[in-house]
Amino acid sequence: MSSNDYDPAVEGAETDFARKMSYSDYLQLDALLGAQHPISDAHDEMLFIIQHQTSELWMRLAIHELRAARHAIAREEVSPAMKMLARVSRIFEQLNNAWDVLRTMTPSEYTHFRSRLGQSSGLQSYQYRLIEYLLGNRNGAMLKPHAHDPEVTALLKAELATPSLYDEVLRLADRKGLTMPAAVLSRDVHETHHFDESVMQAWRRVYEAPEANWMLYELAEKLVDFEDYFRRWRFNHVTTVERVIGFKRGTGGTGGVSYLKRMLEVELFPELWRVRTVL
Ligand code: HEM
Ligand SMILES: N[C@@H](CC(=O)c1ccccc1NC=O)C(=O)O
Repeated sequence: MSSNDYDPAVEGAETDFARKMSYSDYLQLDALLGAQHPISDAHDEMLFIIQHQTSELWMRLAIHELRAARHAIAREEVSPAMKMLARVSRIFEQLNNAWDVLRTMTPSEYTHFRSRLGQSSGLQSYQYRLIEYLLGNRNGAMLKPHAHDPEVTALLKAELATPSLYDEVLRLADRKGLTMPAAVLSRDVHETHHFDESVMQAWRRVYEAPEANWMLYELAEKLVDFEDYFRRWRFNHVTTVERVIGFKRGTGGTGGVSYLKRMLEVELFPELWRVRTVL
């Protein structure tokens, strides 16, 4: 240390953490930073691992927020729910920007370690599947890759048995006088909800006169805002995949780009998009 170097200890910064909780202790950095183990000697594998691990961390927070938002909506605590949904949109914006880092990996760099990935694939991300299920995109076939893991299977099955975020929004809207169709309110929540004309007509009343129902209008727009970011995530994914592996089959066994393009057609909140056409 040169004599000009400033020492924060002079103004009282603590330096002895032998018996006190430190930054690393609190954040469990030993576990976090001890979890990057490339299985090839390719330079870019570290980028690939960290990109996925950070995505999983952000997904963890998104799940925390989406569950709390759903709970709040069921309890008619709409303002805190909107704050949480706004945060989930920001999380997805963050995930969208992260593709720019991964895109610096060239196809030849990826080929150096792709074969080492075996049949592992994002298709098996249980947190991603949980987010899709929470939002209402409920394909029971996606449980299959988790059959070997009873805990994850139970987690995903429990989610399939719970009304989705959109189900709770429709129930709230009905209680607030929008009159949603009974068949939709009592639907089998294990399935995906598809476009329903009466639901759209109910939303139409809100969208034609937002000032008469700001609360529902703002809540609906928070959902649209979020789905907008989610669509961009799907689009960035498929574009990055095409850029890196072209039209090769995925390690998970799907057609690759063809499968991911199909997923671009998913509509989480169909009536909130279609209502625009009738305004
Ligand atoms: C070079 C980078 C990447 C490539 C080449 C790639 C490729 C693919 C392919 C081909 C699939 C289709 C399933 C299969 O057959 O394997 C897929 C699915 C998936 N990937 Fe990636 N991926 C990349 C990066 C990422 C990243 C950074 C994430 C973030 C967590 C991610 C998450 C997912 C998820 C969640 C799915 C399932 C999507 C769904 O079922 O709708 N991928 N990926
Ligand atoms: N499905 C990718 C492999 C892949 O991307 C991947 C493999 C292991 C862990 C995470 C992955 N990321 C997203 O699918 C491929 O076909 O190259």
